[in-house]
Amino acid sequence: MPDPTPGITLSAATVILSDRVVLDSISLTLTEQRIGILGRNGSGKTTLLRLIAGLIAPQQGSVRLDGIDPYSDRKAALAAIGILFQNPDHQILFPTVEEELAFGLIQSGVSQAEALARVHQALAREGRAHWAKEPVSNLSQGQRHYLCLQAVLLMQPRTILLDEPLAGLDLPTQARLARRFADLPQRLVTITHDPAAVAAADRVLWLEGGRIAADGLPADVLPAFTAEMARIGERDADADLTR
Ligand SMILES: Nc1ncnc2c1ncn2[C@@H]1O[C@H](COP(=O)(O)OP(=O)(O)OP(=O)(O)O)[C@@H](O)[C@H]1O
Repeated sequence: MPDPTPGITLSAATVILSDRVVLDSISLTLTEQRIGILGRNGSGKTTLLRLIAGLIAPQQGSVRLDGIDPYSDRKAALAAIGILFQNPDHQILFPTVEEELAFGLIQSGVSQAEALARVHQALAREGRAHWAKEPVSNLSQGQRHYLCLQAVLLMQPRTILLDEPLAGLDLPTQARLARRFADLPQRLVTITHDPAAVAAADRVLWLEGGRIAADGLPADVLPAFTAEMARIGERDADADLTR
């Protein structure tokens, strides 16, 4: 029976990859609309995102997404959650824009004709009806990112996971996408190494070595994170000099 409380719950969730504890007994309840997961390279952010999305299962503990187990109940998980990966080329499967956008809908049981109709409506709403037959390979990186966002939105998930959503995009594209994200009614979970990307979040979790190092408002977590990253950077620089 699904838990009527919407949100993401991890109970002592541990992920071990190749004999290595990558996430160490994490317990969390996330109910805020804008959640940031912040950490440096290798801290476990992508693994946490994959765990929440049900792409991997914890070796110990449990994960619940709006009351369902996202790993074992894939159909419910696909309706509940969408992921925008950092690299759109890891997400795009089809040669044309309309095929790419229709795929998720068709997978979820919508007829091909209905899926294409919804795709064309969505493109028209975005002022991009002319994109329908366009080869995806003709789109820039920023446009492919935007295409992937449209593909996620067409599925109308309640939660969207964003993996470094603005990395590698030019400043106008970053500003446009940030505005789009801010306007979305969905719960957004953003993973990033960049404190600025989660400055407006309702809650920020700082992940370090597969554990939650801090959890709170951006005003409390971000200065501590930034200071610690500067301290680590200085230490590494000193180590280089003494080599
Ligand atoms: N399949 C795997 N087998 C073994 N170790 C892994 C595997 N996948 C990830 N790891 C390790 O788990 C740790 C966390 O990786 P993860 O990709 O979750 O970090 P991240 O915070 O997303 O890093 P980045 O910011 O660099 O993308 C890293 O030390 C990584 O080497």
